[in-house]
Amino acid sequence: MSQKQRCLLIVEDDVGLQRQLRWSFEDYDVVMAGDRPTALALLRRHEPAVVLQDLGLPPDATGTTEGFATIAEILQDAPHTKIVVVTGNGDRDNAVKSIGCGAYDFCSKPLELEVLRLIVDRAFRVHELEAENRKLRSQSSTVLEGIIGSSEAMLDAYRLIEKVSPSSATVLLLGETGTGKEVFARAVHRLSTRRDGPFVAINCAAIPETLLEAELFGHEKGAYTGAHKQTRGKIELAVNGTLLLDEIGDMPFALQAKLLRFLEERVVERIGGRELIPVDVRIICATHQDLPALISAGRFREDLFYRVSEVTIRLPPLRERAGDIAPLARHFLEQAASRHGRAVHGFTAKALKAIEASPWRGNVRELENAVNSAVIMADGKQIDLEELRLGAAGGDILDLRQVRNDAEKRAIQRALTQAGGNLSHVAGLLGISRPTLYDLLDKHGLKKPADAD
Ligand SMILES: Nc1ncnc2c1ncn2[C@@H]1O[C@H](COP(=O)(O)OP(=O)(O)OP(=O)(O)O)[C@@H](O)[C@H]1O
Repeated sequence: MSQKQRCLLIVEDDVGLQRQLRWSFEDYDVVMAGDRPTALALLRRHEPAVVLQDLGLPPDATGTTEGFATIAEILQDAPHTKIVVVTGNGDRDNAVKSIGCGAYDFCSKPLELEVLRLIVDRAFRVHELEAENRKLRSQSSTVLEGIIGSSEAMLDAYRLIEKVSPSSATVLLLGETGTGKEVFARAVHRLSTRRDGPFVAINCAAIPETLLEAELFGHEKGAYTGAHKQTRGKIELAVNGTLLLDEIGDMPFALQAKLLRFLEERVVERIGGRELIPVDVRIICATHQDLPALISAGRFREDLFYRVSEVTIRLPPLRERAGDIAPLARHFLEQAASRHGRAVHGFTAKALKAIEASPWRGNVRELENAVNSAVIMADGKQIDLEELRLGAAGGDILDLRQVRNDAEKRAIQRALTQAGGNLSHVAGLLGISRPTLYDLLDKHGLKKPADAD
């Protein structure tokens, strides 16, 4: 963590509490303010990653107006700051309102310093991950623009595509429907030396078997009934660029042999043609299917599998990168609001909670569609739970055990993301012991973080 990232601004007017907090966070670089003007001056000078702020500040020390005004000004000046709000005893309404205003988390008085410590540590970790994500994006200029996600899984995927893109290796993108395989395929193209060439995509599942060969390899005039003129196939159209073979698992078995030949010899022969045309094309394949299972079932050629999977990138389903759900939802909200010219600025706390808890079986695409329609339907400035129609979008699951199981797994994944892999913190966040956490990680087949403390 850099020096700037270790800075914690505490905004608290009670001198006794100031002393206690300074002592509790002595391993951070603490700067202390007792009111809004001082807080803003220190914010500009030190650019703290995290602000721990009391809601009752002078001149309204018994109310909350000054506290909310401070949150608003901090976020206006430094929108990436994580604000942890300290609220009065049992004051849930103001806690929820703070989150709605953009605060990161809250803690109620009387302060349990251990809990507060966990929340603040986690805020620093999230801030650090987001900063790393922003850095990766700016390094790759506009290439990763529009790709949202700072979960470990996404950062791994960014690192991998940055490494493989400049080579000409064939990339296999695996992931459920809507996880962003095409988005990543385009990013690989933009990061490669072929970026000025064409990016061509073909969905092998969407084209009837009889037409797929001609679509891919092209045909000569008169090659078959209806072939009125010579037509180049998608492979030729992608020359000097990149060809995405989407849903490669659905490619007809007979055609797989021809594709393999092309991959080995890098020449195409149009249907009805006699000429072998050399082509320079980078191939990316994508599928939601389990290719080894298709191989066992005799539906996919093993030799083709090895040929297309020189580098494999797995995009995890959205339910396994819970920390990405809220940023994605906000991103789609901003996009949809500007596209439809609607003054919708955010989600109510209830709506956001439901979004994070939803299973999103259609992954990012389903989330995008749900937010898009909610923006159109929204009556107020914030999207409320009813406008999201999550039941309809997510498909109700009535099997209680599955619901519990899914919720348990999602909570653990969220805690893993938030605690940055520190297992003591993960256990603390979940309110369980470390041995129980180990059992649960095994039960759900979750990887233990490499940097386990
Ligand atoms: N990380 C992301 N950030 C922003 N938008 C994303 C991200 N991932 C996916 N999307 C959006 O979600 C939608 C689905 O993505 P995409 O088409 O790439 O998924 P896919 O895995 O190729 O789906 P399918 O298997 O159904 O073809 C697109 O509108 C895409 O822009």
